[in-house]
Amino acid sequence: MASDLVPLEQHRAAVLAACGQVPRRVVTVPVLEAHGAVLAEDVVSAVDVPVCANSAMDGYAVRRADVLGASAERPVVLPVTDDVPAGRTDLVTLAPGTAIRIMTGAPVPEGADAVIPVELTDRRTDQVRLLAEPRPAAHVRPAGDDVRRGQVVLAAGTLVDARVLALLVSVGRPQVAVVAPPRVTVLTTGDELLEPGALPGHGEVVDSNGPMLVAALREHGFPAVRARAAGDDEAAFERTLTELVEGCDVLVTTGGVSAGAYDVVKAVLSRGGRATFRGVAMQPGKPQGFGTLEAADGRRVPVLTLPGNPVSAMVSYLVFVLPALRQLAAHPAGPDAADRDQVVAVADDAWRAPAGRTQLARVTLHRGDGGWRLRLAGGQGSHMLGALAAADALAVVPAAVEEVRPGMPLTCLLLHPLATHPTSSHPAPEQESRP
Ligand SMILES: Nc1nc2c(c(=O)[nH]1)N[C@H]1C(S)=C(S)[C@@H](COP(=O)(O)OP(=O)(O)OC[C@H]3O[C@@H](n4cnc5c(N)ncnc54)[C@H](O)[C@@H]3O)O[C@H]1N2
Ligand code: MOO
Repeated sequence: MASDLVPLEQHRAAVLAACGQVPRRVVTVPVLEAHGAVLAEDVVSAVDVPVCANSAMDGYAVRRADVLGASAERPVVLPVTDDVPAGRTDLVTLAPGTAIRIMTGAPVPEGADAVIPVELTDRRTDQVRLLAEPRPAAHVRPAGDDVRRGQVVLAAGTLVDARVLALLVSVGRPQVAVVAPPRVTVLTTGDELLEPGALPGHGEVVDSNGPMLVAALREHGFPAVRARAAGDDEAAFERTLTELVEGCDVLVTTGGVSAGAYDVVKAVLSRGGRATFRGVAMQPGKPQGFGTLEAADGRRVPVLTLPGNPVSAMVSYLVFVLPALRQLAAHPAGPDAADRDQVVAVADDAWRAPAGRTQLARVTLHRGDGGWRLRLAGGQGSHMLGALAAADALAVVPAAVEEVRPGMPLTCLLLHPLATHPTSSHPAPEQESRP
């Protein structure tokens, strides 16, 4: 290994240690805004859920004793005295020897102890023929069946995903305390960059890193915005930094960190030792930097400086930025990628890997007899977004491996959830143009 390069794991540990010194913030937010954040309190239910016994079926609420022995041959006929749709909130009582029509989710009337589904009746609303005897408590969901009042339904440290959000809302929580997810600003640099949507001319490049990283951050549940440096002028860049740290908790930059004459990020942040720049033994993603900036109120804002090559930027995001953010957000999976973010796959292809550097190779995945198999997704140049978009995962080739051979198992960091696996299985859509 080239001796001046720092191993990937060592750099990641240094980034995590630096970010670990920034205190986490706890904020109380309206419940819907908790999505994607980690709970900072145990949540105790103030109510039973369901709050009262309700029906699991559309049908008729009855006293079971009134319907004993009912069958298709010997139906029991009862007068229908009321109609209870879901959403009716007044107290309804069932008199002996009567039935009340009821809908799924509606409160079971006082005095009723079973519901007969509509399919086992003649569906009439004046008097109803009941064609079967219900089991005791048939189709009645008791109060507190799901959640009991006073029960801890969610523990501090739980990630609020779609299911957890549903539970929070169902127990009537208006707001909840969460670890504030770090707000990230993505700052792209380079005089050559055009705004997304522009057609590049000679010497021009469209800013794809900004949209890519903001989208990736949002996919991972972090609020993110994009910013563009005014140019490669150092004084202007310093002013941009001063402005941006006021509105974010983490700053991520791309570009301007290698050996060029105009590498403004490295030049400006090296001053006063605000950031450390080093070569990391990985491919792509060699030039890296990290440090801390201070906001006007004394807040410390971690800054992670990624290389400008688009694939290098994405790889660096996955192996350094995402773990750091998960740590700052107290993500229960911890800073390292959760198991669901990676699979082990066996190589179908052979290729040479760079000596002494961990390679993160763009690969496609498919199911083989023994589990996941992988193939190279295309050209592996750091500028080649085509192979990145075509890939399902980054296969991690350890620094000591110089040649990947068919049959070799490799850990693969997933680039999208396999459940939605879009790259290889979807047919091309019909052409459609929009104005
Ligand atoms: N003499 C050396 N040259 C380079 C070295 C080196 O060690 N010695 N390292 C190379 C490696 S590896 C990488 S990676 C790049 C990193 O360069 P920078 O981080 O300084 O990035 P830039 O020079 O600004 O840009 C590199 C490349 O990426 C394109 N780019 C930049 N920003 C964006 C963006 N927002 N969207 C799309 N594309 C972007 C830019 O146009 C360049 O093509 O340095 C190598 N050079
Ligand atoms: O290591 Mo630089 O990140 O591609 O090509």
